[in-house]
Amino acid sequence: MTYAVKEMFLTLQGEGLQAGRRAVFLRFAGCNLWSGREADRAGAICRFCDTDFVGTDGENGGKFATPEALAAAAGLLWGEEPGDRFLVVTGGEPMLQLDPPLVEALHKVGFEIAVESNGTLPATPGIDWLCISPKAGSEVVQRSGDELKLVWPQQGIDPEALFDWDFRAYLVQPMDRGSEAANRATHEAAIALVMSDCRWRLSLQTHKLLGLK
Ligand SMILES: C[S@@+](CC[C@H](N)C(=O)[O-])C[C@H]1O[C@@H](n2cnc3c(N)ncnc32)[C@H](O)[C@@H]1O
Ligand SMILES: Nc1nc2[nH]cc(C(=O)O)c2c(=O)[nH]1
Ligand code: SF4
Ligand SMILES: [Mg+2]
Repeated sequence: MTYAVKEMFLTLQGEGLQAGRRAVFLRFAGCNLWSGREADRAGAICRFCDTDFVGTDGENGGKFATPEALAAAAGLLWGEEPGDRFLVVTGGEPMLQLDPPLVEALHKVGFEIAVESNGTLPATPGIDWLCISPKAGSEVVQRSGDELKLVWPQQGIDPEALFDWDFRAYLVQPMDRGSEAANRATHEAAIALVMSDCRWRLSLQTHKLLGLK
């Protein structure tokens, strides 16, 4: 299989329980819940996406013909730092492309593999840290994992019902609406959810606060 990669870069994991860790990000091109074109956003299933995942033209992006070639490129980005290698696979929707041979190749070059997925496709076996972020109007088939990350508020999702699923941690992340004024309301909504039910904990997009990618 040829892998279509939008971009790859070294940064800190900004979100969720792994926030703050040095991480290589592998962002795959393409998503099954939005074309990525602004003209299609209003009619998409997922309408609040903060990410450009169209094409392969980003930093260190491109088409990779083999899992080994992609894993080697990710390994080069980690560099010589001697600690445990940590990779976040995202997109777009990574489960459209992350297949068992790529999981194997990434493990072979020493990466612990974290994945950010919308849960509409079953997770590939072998992932070390699975984050599922459900989207209203989609069918989530992957109902277990390490963390569930609810972007909030989202009409059409009942937060209480998500506790029927099997996650080790439940995080609520304020929806970024693109301006400080609009984000005040989403911050308040997320805080209100945590204060009303202590099974939730707050996830902030710390990379945005720090001006990181
Ligand atoms: C760009 S998505 C890619 C991975 C996958 N398609 C998904 O949706 O989980 C990465 C993470 O960013 C979250 N996200 C996307 N747009 C957001 C926004 N406007 N505000 C807060 N989080 C957002 C997603 O819910 C997901 O947890
Ligand atoms: N620094 C940083 N942390 C992240 N955590 C999840 C992200 C994503 O887009 O999936 C993301 C991202 O885009 N940048
Ligand atoms: S599912 Fe993820 S990548 Fe796809 S449009 Fe929504 S937030 Fe963006
Ligand atoms: Mg992001």
